[in-house]
Amino acid sequence: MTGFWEDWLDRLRARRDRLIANPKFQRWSLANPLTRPIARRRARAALDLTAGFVYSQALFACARLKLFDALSDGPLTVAEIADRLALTEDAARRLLDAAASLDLAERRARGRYGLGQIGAAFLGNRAALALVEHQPILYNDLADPVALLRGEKRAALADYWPYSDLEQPKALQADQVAPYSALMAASQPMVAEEALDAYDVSRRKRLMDVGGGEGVFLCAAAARAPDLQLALVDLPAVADRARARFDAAGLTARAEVFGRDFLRDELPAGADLVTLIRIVHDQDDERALQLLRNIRRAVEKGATLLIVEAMSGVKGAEPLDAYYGFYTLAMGKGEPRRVGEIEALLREAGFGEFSLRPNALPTLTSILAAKAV
Ligand SMILES: CC(C)=CCC/C(C)=C/CC/C(C)=C/C=C/C(C)=C/C=C/C=C(C)/C=C/C=C(C)/C=C/C=C(C)/C=C/CC(C)(C)O
Ligand SMILES: C[S@@+](CC[C@H](N)C(=O)[O-])C[C@H]1O[C@@H](n2cnc3c(N)ncnc32)[C@H](O)[C@@H]1O
Repeated sequence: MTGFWEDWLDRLRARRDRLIANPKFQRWSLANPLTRPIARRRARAALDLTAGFVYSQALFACARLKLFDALSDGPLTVAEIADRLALTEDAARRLLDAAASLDLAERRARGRYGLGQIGAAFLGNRAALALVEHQPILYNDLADPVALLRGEKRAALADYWPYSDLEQPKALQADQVAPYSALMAASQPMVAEEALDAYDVSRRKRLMDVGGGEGVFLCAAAARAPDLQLALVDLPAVADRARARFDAAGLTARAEVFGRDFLRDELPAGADLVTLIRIVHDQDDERALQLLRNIRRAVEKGATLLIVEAMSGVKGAEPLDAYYGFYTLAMGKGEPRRVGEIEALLREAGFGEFSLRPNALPTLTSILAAKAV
């Protein structure tokens, strides 16, 4: 678009903004039957933004008190729910009314409460519930978002993800990697299904998952591709957890595990498919490039690299910059990136022929395939 049209559009938007900011226009648009539906939607969006933290805490209370499990066999009375959740009846009713207003629970006949549609979705999604349960660390840090933005406060989330600012991450001990590794393992199945539905791994010989955590993704890939050889790279203390999982899954013979620093150590050769799942957005550009170049050195021309993580600007994933932007700010490293920004890093590292694979839930993850060129 030319500068003239951009300036013209900016002037038009400035008039629109002045109009929307005008309290008289706000009242008028709510009173007018033609504009009322739009005005109500925008007012509702403003309320949701204002109350969002409270909604999240109500959801957290439901998850922590296992409300969805309690309602899984059918509706119960307030007294029954209060008894199961170890709450007074007044407190249980307050929680249930909040949950009902958010579609997490539903009022039923004879004063009982059952699951709401979103509550039912959570009941069937342990991965999402695990993420909900770890949110308090983030929300404590976000109590003063301005201090975080100004760099005046070190967030506790940085200690939860201790690899993010270490020069020697291989020194991390079992107890330091356990909480984040368990969370990633619990939340991985959702992401794995999206990635494996979008990309057929069974056409490949050897899949290397770099920063593969406890190996949940590789276990899911193995189930879809019985002949696929598996390799996992992660820090030594995490690699130990992956070995234990592969042993328990009967995959010891198919899966090689490497306790390495993916930024500073040489990566194992031989993979024709490499995955980076929820990895690149943990790193600043310099380290992301270091990692991608390291992978490029380890693979032959023509090998495929899949970047699997939430990406900004993808249709359907609009609020992502808010969640991952502040999440990675509190972590102390990394940022959500647009597809084009990831492609630019990939190109610099020796990859090309990009294709963004369509997937069902871009709010959760996108899948970008690239070829070593
Ligand atoms: C007839 C039909 C079709 C429907 C009628 C009834 C109906 C509405 C049914 C719905 C059924 C349905 C399809 C339900 C699906 C529910 C799903 C898929 C729910 C998914 C929820 C996912 C959530 C809440 C995900 C949350 C993810 C979060 C918070 C991610 C956090 C990620 C973090 C912290 C990552 C950290 C990694 C790091 C460190 C940044 O690298
Ligand atoms: C956000 S987690 C993602 C784990 C897994 N891919 C998933 O999606 O569940 C990031 C992973 O990268 C690993 N990691 C971080 N820095 C690393 C490094 N320098 N070398 C090897 N692994 C590293 C962490 O131990 C962790 O398992």
